[in-house]
Amino acid sequence: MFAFLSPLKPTQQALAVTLRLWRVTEATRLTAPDLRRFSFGSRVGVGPLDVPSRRFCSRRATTDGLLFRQMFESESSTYTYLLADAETKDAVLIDPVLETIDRDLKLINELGLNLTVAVNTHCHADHITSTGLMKKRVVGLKSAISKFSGASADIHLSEGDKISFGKHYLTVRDTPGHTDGCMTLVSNDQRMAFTGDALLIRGCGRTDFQQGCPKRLYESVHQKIFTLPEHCLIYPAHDYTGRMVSTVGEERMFNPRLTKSLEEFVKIMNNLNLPKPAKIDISVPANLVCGLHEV
Ligand SMILES: N[C@@H](CCC(=O)N[C@@H](CSS)C(=O)NCC(=O)O)C(=O)O
Repeated sequence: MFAFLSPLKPTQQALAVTLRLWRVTEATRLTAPDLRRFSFGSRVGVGPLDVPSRRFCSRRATTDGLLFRQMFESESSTYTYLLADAETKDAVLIDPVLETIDRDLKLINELGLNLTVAVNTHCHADHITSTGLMKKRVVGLKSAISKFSGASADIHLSEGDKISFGKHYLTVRDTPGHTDGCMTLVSNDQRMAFTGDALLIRGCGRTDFQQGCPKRLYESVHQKIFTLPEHCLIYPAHDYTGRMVSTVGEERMFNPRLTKSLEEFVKIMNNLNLPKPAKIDISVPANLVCGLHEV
C-alpha cells in the first residue's frame, strides 16, 4: 500500500529539513493582512509594537511608487536618505555627507534619477555636508535648509513647507532644541519621518552647543514627532550602534530620555558630558555656507 514511499537519502533529508525551516521563517515574515487571512479570528496588528500592515524592510519604501534608500557614512555614523518618485524620477537627498559624494552621485546616476533638492535637516556639527559641492556637479540642483539655521542655501524652509518630488512630498516640521534650525521631514502619507538629530533611536541630539536647549528639544519631540501615527517609521541622522530605523510607537515607549518628565529630561541632558565632536570647528563654519568652505 505504501510502496511509493522509498527511504530518503541523506541529501533528500537535508533538503526536506531546509524546506521545513524555510516554511517556518516565511511564516514569521507574514504581514498583518497575510496573518489575518490565515489566522481565523485572532487579533493582530492592533498594538503600537505590532508590525505595520505591509512587508517591511528599513531600506525599502512602504509607499507605492516611492523609491527609497538609506545609506551610511561610517566616519560620522551619518545616514543619508534618497527618496524618488519611481515614475517621474524626481529625487530628494537628505543629509548628504562630503566623504560619500561620489557614492551618492553614482547611485543617483545609475538609477536614472533627476536630483532636484538636497536638504540638510540642520547645520551639522560633526561632518561637512556635500550639498554645496553636489550643486556644482548636478545641473539645476537646489540646496535647502531651515530658515532658522543661519546657513546659506537656495531654499529656506519652515513649518508646513513642502518639498515635492513627482507625486510625493515631504512636509517640514520645525523641531528645534539640538539646534535652532533642526527640522523633521515627514512623508505625505506619514509613514516615514526623517528626524535629523532631534530624535535618535533610543536617544536624541545633544543640547550642549550651537543653540542647544533641552526644554525646546523635549517640546519639539513631544509635540511634533510623538504626535505622528504610532507606526510612522523614524529615520534619524545618526546611529552609533548599528540601528537603522525605529517607529514613533517604539520611541514613545522605550526612549530612555524622552519617556521621562521634562525636569528629568533636562537633568539628563545637562549631565551627558559627551566629548565635543572631533570636527566641530571645521564643520559648523563650512556647513553655514553649504559645505563649500575650504573643501
Ligand atoms: N563622536 C562624534 C560625535 C558624537 C555626537 O556628539 N553626536 C551628536 C550628533 S552629531 S552633532 C549627538 O547629538 N549625540 C547624542 C548622543 O547622545 O550621543 C564625533 O566626534 O563626531
